[in-house]
Order: sequence, then structure tokens, then C-alpha cells
Amino acid sequence: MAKLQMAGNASLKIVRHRQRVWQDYLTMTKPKVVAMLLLTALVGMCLAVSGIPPLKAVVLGLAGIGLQSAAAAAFNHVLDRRFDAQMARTHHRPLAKGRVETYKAVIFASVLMVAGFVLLWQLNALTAWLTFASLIGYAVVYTVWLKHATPQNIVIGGLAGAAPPLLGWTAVTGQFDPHALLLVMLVFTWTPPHFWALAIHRRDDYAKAGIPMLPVTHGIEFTKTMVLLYTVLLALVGLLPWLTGMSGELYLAGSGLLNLGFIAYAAKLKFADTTGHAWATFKYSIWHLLALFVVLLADHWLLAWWSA
Ligand code: HEM
Ligand SMILES: CC(C)=CCC/C(C)=C/CC/C(C)=C/COP(=O)(O)OP(=O)(O)O
Repeated sequence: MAKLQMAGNASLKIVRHRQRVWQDYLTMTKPKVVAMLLLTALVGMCLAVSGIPPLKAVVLGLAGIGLQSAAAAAFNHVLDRRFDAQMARTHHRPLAKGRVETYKAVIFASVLMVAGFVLLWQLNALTAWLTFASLIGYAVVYTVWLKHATPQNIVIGGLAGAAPPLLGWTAVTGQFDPHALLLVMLVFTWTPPHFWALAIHRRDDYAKAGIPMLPVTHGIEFTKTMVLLYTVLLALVGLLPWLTGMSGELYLAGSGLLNLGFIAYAAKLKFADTTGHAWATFKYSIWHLLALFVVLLADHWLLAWWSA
């Protein structure tokens, strides 16, 4: 009986260990961020055509962009492991804690990267190379260089995270379109208030790790002003899809409300509250982007249905 119980405990330990390993590898891919990137890519795919985009482009495109984004995130975990270990928010990460060996994480990220590239290559070379450029932009240019070089790091580096709508668009059409760049501009101007709200909340973490994020180099008050200015800029950029005729009135109303909400959060952060409101502003930014892209899609399909 005792032997049976010991064997049971041992197999339970093995199962728990396996679960932990899976969990660690999943964590390295930043799954929630990748899910959001894929939503923006999917909307890019849908807006690229008047009907429903071809299934092959959707499946291969999302899988390829998802794998390359996950690879970029895993490379970021590898290259940032020493800085992650110094910050309260990230010190428990698999590589920072040493639960996953660096060479295994590099192999994992490389396999995802190659698999993603091969899938996208089946669609077209433009999407494969653009996605690879975004991977390098985030995993190397931002993580290794920009992040430690200038407080404008996330503005410039944000271009890689803003690329998926364009990647989705080219996955379907195989060519550039200025309308796709409007979608990129939306995510690009959304990124600074998204990140700086969080950076205000986590200022001491970044100071401790010696990373020159804006609240560390220019102070919290200045960063709050920049958050507010970027939400206003985002609201203006948000008008462009409607002004250019890409999107209709449903988009105008929905994006208008969402952007006014973001301005209200940023204004409260700047004028009416202490830094305590920064976390709420960061959380709002995530729901804002999700809803903005759902509204873009709903508007696109409603317009197509209306004129069908
Ligand atoms: C350079 C650009 C960006 C920077 C520096 C940045 C930074 C961050 C950081 C540090 C977090 C973690 C917050 C936490 O501890 O909970 C986060 C969360 C998040 N970011 Fe960003 N971000 C960027 C761009 C983007 C983009 C382009 C997207 C999607 C289109 C995105 C989507 C998200 C989502 C969904 C979360 C929540 C993840 C979760 O709850 O696990 N971010 N971001
Ligand atoms: C192929 C392609 C589209 C690539 C883009 C990939 C990608 C995952 C972009 C998201 C940007 C992001 C989460 C930045 C945070 O990094 P951080 O190091 O500042 O944050 P951390 O401290 O939480 O790691």
C-alpha cells in the first residue's frame, strides 16, 4: 500500500513538472500579446478585400505571423534575462529564474522563427520578409539596442509591434496598400500611451534595472503629459480611416468614443489623480485596442453588406 502511494506521488510529481515546463515555454511566447497582434493582422486581412479573405491566406498568414511573433517574444526573453531578473514584474520569468536553459530557449525560438517563415513563404515573399524584418526590429533592434539607448525606445521600437495589420494585408494581396499603413499608424500612435502608462506604474523597477524609460529619464509629470498628447494624436490619426473613405460612420462613432475614453483616462492621470491611475490607464489601453479593431471589422462588413 505504501509502495503504491509512493509510486502515485512520483507520477504526480512528473505530471506537475511537465505542466511547469509547458507553462514556461508558453510564457516565453507572450501569448496574450501575440493574440492581440493576431487580431490586428486578421483585421488587416479582412479589410484588404471586399468579401471574405481566402482561407489559405488567413490560416497560413495567422500561423506564420503568430509563430514569428512568438519567436520574437522568446528571443526577447533570452536577450533580456539579466534585466528581467532585476525587476519585480519580470523576475519570475523562466529564463530569469534559470528554470529554462538559455540554449534550449534559443533552439525553441529559432524553430518557431523558421516554421513561421516557411509558412509565410508559401503565401508570398513580401509577407515573409516583412514579418522577419519585424521580428528583427523587436527582438534585436529594440531589445538589444534601443531599449537601453534612448527614452524614445518604445516609440521607434513600436513600429515592429504595429506591423501586423500590414502583414495581414500583404498576406492576402501580396502587395503594399496605403490603407494598410493607416492601420499601422493606429497601433503606432497607440503604443506610447499604452506603454508609458505602465512605465509610470513601474518606474522604480526600470530605474533599478538601469533601463532609460521616459519616467526614469524625464520624470513622471513629463511622461503623463506625453501620454495625454499621444492620446490626442491617436484620436486625430483615428479620423484618417474615415476621412480617406476606408471606413464608414460606424467606425467613426465607435473609434470616436473609444479615443475620447482614452483621452479622458490620460487627462485624469495628468490632472486629477496621483500615479495610482496609471495602471487603470494601461488596462484601458488594452481593451481600447481590442475594441478599436473589432469596430474596424464590424464597420467594414456592415458597409460591404449594405452595398451588396
Ligand atoms: C514597443 C512596444 C510595446 C511595449 C514596450 C509594450 C510593453 C508592454 C509591457 C511591459 C506589458 C506587460 C504589462 C504587465 O506586466 O502586465 C505589456 C502588456 C501587453 N501588451 Fe504591450 N507593449 C508594446 C506593444 C504592444 C503591441 C503592439 C500590442 C498589441 C497589438 C501589445 C499588447 C499588449 C497586451 C495584450 C498586453 C497584456 C498582456 C498580459 O496581460 O499578459 N503591446 N505591454
Ligand atoms: C514578427 C512580429 C510582428 C514581431 C513583433 C513581436 C512582439 C511580441 C511585439 C510586442 C511588443 C512588446 C510586447 C514589447 C514589450 O517588450 P519589453 O521587453 O519592453 O517588455 P517586457 O519587459 O515585458 O519583456
